[in-house]
Amino acid sequence: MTTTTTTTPRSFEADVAKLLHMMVHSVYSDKDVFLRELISNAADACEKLRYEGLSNAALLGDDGQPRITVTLDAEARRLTIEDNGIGMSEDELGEALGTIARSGTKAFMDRIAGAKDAEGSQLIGQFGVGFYSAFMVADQVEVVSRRAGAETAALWSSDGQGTYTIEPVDIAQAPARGTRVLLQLKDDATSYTDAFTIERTIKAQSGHVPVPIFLKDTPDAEPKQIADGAALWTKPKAEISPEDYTDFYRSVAGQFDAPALTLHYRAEGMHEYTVLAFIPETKPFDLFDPDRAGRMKLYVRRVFITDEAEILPRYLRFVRGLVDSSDLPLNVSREMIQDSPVLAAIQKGVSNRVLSELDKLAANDTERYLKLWDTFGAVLKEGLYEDYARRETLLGLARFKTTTSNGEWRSLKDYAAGLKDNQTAVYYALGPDLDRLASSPQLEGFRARGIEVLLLTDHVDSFWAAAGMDFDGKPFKSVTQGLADLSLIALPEGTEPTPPASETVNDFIAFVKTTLGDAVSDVRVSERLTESAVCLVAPDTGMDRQLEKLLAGAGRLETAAKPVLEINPRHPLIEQLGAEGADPALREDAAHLLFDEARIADGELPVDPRAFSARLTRVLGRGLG
Ligand SMILES: Nc1ncnc2c1ncn2[C@@H]1O[C@H](COP(=O)(O)OP(=O)(O)OP(=O)(O)O)[C@@H](O)[C@H]1O
Repeated sequence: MTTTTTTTPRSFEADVAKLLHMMVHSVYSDKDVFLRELISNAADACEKLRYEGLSNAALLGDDGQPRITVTLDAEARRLTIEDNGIGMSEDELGEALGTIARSGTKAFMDRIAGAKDAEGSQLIGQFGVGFYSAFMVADQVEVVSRRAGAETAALWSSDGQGTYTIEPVDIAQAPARGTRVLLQLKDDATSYTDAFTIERTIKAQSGHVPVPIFLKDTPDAEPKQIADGAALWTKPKAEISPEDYTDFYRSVAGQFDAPALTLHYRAEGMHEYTVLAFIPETKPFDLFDPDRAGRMKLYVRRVFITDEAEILPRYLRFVRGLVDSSDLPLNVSREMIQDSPVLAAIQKGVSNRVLSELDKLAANDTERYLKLWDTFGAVLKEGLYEDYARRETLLGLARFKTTTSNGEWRSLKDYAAGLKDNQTAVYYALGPDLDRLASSPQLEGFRARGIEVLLLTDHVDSFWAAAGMDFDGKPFKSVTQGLADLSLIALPEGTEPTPPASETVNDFIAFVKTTLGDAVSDVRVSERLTESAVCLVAPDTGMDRQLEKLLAGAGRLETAAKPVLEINPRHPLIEQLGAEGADPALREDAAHLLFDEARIADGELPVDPRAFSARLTRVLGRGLG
């Protein structure tokens, strides 16, 4: 160990300091994961070298065999993980270990800061804690690295308390190439110098990384190979156990759950490639991060090329795994790859296969499929407006809660089977949550006729539902948009049809329209209300009100369309207000109050809160007096 202390300490970036604090003080019990993280970094470094070595064989020198060596020193309470991968220069050390480059990390940290203890440790578990997890078990960490081809080496050192140092070291003290991470273990982490524990942990967590792993019981012991580095995806399926898949999934996805769906196949024909892909059981922490791209890795004949090839469309970004192509040239550059027709064929093939596997699961194991839909449905639905060509397939995969489903999921095929005579549209209601939606007045007329309405509560629903698509020739139509067209659909047998509005009520409606003036685009008799007195809907040509609110909230809409106020002419309150001799002053207050009531039912504020409370006070006063 080197012990120069003259170098000026540098401070960690604020977020690293926060992450470290969290790591050190976390109640996170599964500390073993640090080993997986460090081995995964070592394997990545070996894969990067393998790739750079393709165009610059000199980097490999006379040591072409990638390898990770874990050395135990119980006496000194030290654990060392060394690789002969790409290594880091002094500058790279500073950039990599002192900052956080990973996208979404900041959002993750905010979430974790607001989470309760138990929930927090679960989040850390999902996050994949990276290099800094070393500080869960070590009170001093040193990283000595020598970049492939370089004649210099550097040492990074920190106690994880807020600062670190970086200094040059004599190359004799560094690995000939690659990185050595040395952990001075904490008092309560000495079990990590126990050969049995380490071997078992590595086999369980990292047994399938594509680089062989060796273990040295003591610094002077002979290295013993404990993992062969054979790429799991190249083995025949019959030789792979579910545990092997789970272990591999965890190392490739950086998640701690189990895969909900595993896809392992070899495509043959025009293009040959192997796919090993997983759909996780739980949501990755950054699923909705706008920067989050897919993380499928691309290999060419077992050489890792890139994880930025965007093999799957964005709406399948939760799928983790890899594709290993036999056709792409090994010397293909990362920049060129995006334009390759072979990659285009792979993208198409793998995307179609993922969707067809989902379809199969939906048909054969509904329970598992619905769980998966519950977790990732909101992301899959992005495909409805992003991937026109696969829209039909995606509509087939989509599941919905509806007004008649009692909390169960329904497919559009189920919906179509329950269409009423003369029903010309697939009706939906958009809103922030199921409870609010289920009680919205706009649904009353649909309910009275037993017409099923899809209840859409995901952010993405506002966009695809308004994209003008149809299912089985029936357009999607919002229940808050335009006329409800309900009169052609029969009421259930035994229900008396409601008589048309009386003349006096029609007069009152005309009065409300004059009173409200420009605040609304129309006031009219409602077909959709059966219980409530009033509701607001969008004009016939207008945008759904929820979508409009969303866009206006995001500053993407200059002026919102004026709503239409619909009035239930059969409601006793309306009948009384319409009756001959009703107090004109009361009618005027009522016109405004009814409009405000409809706004409130939609989750909005009254037009003018002060005027609203003055009117309410007046009306209540009249009631008492
Ligand atoms: N053994 C190593 N050899 C070379 N570079 C390394 C090594 N270990 C870490 N690094 C560098 O440090 C960076 C930070 O590592 P860290 O584990 O914190 O995050 P990551 O590996 O980028 O992300 P993730 O944990 O999601 O894989 C890596 O991206 C890499 O550039």
